[in-house]
Amino acid sequence: MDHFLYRDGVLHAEDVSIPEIAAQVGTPFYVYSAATLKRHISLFNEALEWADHLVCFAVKSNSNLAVLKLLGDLGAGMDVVSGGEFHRAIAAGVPGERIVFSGVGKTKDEMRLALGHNIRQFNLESEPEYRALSEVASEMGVEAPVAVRVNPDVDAKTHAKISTGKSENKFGIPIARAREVYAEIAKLPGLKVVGIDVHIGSQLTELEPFRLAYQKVAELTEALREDGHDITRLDLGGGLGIPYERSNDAPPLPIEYGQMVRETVGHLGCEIEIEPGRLVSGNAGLMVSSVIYVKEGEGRDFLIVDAAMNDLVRPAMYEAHHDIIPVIEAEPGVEQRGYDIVGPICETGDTFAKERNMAPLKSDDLIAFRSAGAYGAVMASEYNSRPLIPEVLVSGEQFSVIRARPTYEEMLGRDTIPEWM
Ligand SMILES: Cc1ncc(COP(=O)(O)O)c(C=O)c1O
Ligand SMILES: N[C@@H](CCCC[NH3+])C(=O)O
Repeated sequence: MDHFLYRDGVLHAEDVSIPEIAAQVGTPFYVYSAATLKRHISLFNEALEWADHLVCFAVKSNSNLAVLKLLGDLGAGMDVVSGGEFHRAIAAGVPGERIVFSGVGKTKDEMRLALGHNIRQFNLESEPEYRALSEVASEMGVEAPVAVRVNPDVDAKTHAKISTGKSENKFGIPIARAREVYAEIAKLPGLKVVGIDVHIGSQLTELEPFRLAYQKVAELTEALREDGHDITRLDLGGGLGIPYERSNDAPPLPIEYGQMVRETVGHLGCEIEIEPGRLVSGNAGLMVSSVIYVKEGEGRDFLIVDAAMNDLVRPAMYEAHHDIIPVIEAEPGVEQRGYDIVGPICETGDTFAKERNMAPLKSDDLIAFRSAGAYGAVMASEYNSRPLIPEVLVSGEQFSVIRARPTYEEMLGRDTIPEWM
């Protein structure tokens, strides 16, 4: 459930009408609902109520400072994958003790940064990486809390570009080698084993792949404990999918996921960490755009809108579906037309949807892309020198711009023409 509903025929974000925001900030823009974000964090907290747990929001899905602060103030931890995300989590007021650092290529500078803030845990992904961390922590005279990300060789049954738990993927250490690796880590100075980490992919729409992976992690926990390691924490990653198409069957709910976690690893008495991104932020956001032109094509009409693939790249990159709805609700019974919905960028891939049925639209009409709160703004670029679009946060009747649209002067001001030219 989200908080974007029609009221008197006009789409609202909580109690604020979308046209009101559009009038103030101009289109296109992203808008997030504070109530939806809060609700999603509490769904996960309820699902894991039976365990000592920490929900670490995957900052990569939405890294706006105001969003991070809102979630951090609710007690959420953060899962970061770069120095930049780490700085954002700290700037949003989240203490290092609630931050986990994931990713296959952490640099020594990033390790120093995180160790300087008493990071909760590094999720390590390779031999050279844990040797580097051992060196950095020893130089700093501290102990780095670590988990090894194991690759369970499980098919997540999701899009190939976002599946991470098969042996051919670049992620983690093969689970069959984990005992050997933990034995080596235990001998290295500056590292303290706290747990095991696993993350098999994103936008999973079934529980079975998770179940298979977590069963393997449970077996490994017992084996590592026999080997004398103190495994007190399991980081089970993120990846639970969201219903991008309202008409399709919904993916499992957090409560069902929590029950499956209990069944697979509950008996081990470990603290449970999870790293959801999409399920927390995805349906908490819309991207709003206006129609520039309706162009009649051969056998189809094009809806040329002012948002483009640089603002929301998921359809171009993964053939992803986003529901697209009119901001002014269509009159009941009105005959729909099939539109190709495209942006102004000079690439055929700048297409959001093909033959999408909508009530007839005209220039200046507003449309909204649903499920755009995750992997939307964070993946945007300035391709075609288009300014990054603003982000707005709504809470009840209030709304604020939480990232402003840069002016053309600001964009130009970042480049330098050398004096010798
Ligand atoms: C290590 C890690 N944790 C968490 C996530 C968040 O995934 P999702 O947004 O699908 O919940 C990802 C992305 O797939 C990831 O790579
Ligand atoms: N960017 C991807 C998700 C990647 C998840 C990365 N861990 C998407 O939009 O679906």
